[in-house]
Amino acid sequence: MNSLGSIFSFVSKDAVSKIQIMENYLKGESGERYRSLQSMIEYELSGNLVDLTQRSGHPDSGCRTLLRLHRALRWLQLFLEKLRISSEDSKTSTLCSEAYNDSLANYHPWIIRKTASVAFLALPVRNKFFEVMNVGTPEEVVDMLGEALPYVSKVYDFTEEQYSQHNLLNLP
Ligand SMILES: CCCCCCCC/C=C\CCCCCCCC(=O)N[C@@H](COP(=O)(O)O)[C@H](O)/C=C/CCCCCCCCCCCCC
Repeated sequence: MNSLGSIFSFVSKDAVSKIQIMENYLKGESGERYRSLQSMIEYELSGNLVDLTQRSGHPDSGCRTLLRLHRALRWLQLFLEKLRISSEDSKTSTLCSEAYNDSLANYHPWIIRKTASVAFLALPVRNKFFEVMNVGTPEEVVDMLGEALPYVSKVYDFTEEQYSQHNLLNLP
């Protein structure tokens, strides 16, 4: 993300800070409880460590923080699939924007959506973008995406199911 230019730093900063929150839980005294999604959910719910209706006592619970990353993973899944099936003259900015509008945008306020839509315009064209990914030729990138996406889907679907079962998909 950082190699795409400073305009994307507002995105990477948020993602990094959320990953940091999760890493701190893992390194903390209850770290064992954060080793799996199921044990984290069980631990936080049974200990009343999750703000369920509004952010108050536990504004950065693991459940809430991971939910934001889970929603971002849906964007990534849609975007990478669009890239995988795109043609050489496809516009990366359009693919990214469509993926965003079908996922994360539903959870973001107007000002973030606007900023994101401007940032997308700065994305390089498809083959330049593939170069930034540093995987190899465009054909090799497409092959890699084909291999990676089933794993992304597996993680996304599993998390979605766990959150849905515990009614956690709308944490504030
Ligand atoms: C394989 C190569 C392809 C490149 C992929 C790069 C991998 C990047 C992975 C993830 C990046 C997206 C992470 C975005 C996290 C957003 C989490 C979120 O929704 N945060 C908002 C809510 O948080 P709270 O306030 O409730 O704590 C936060 O308000 C938003 C912050 C700003 C980010 C919003 C823009 C999101 C646009 C996502 C598209 C990124 C475009 C990158 C282009 C490659």
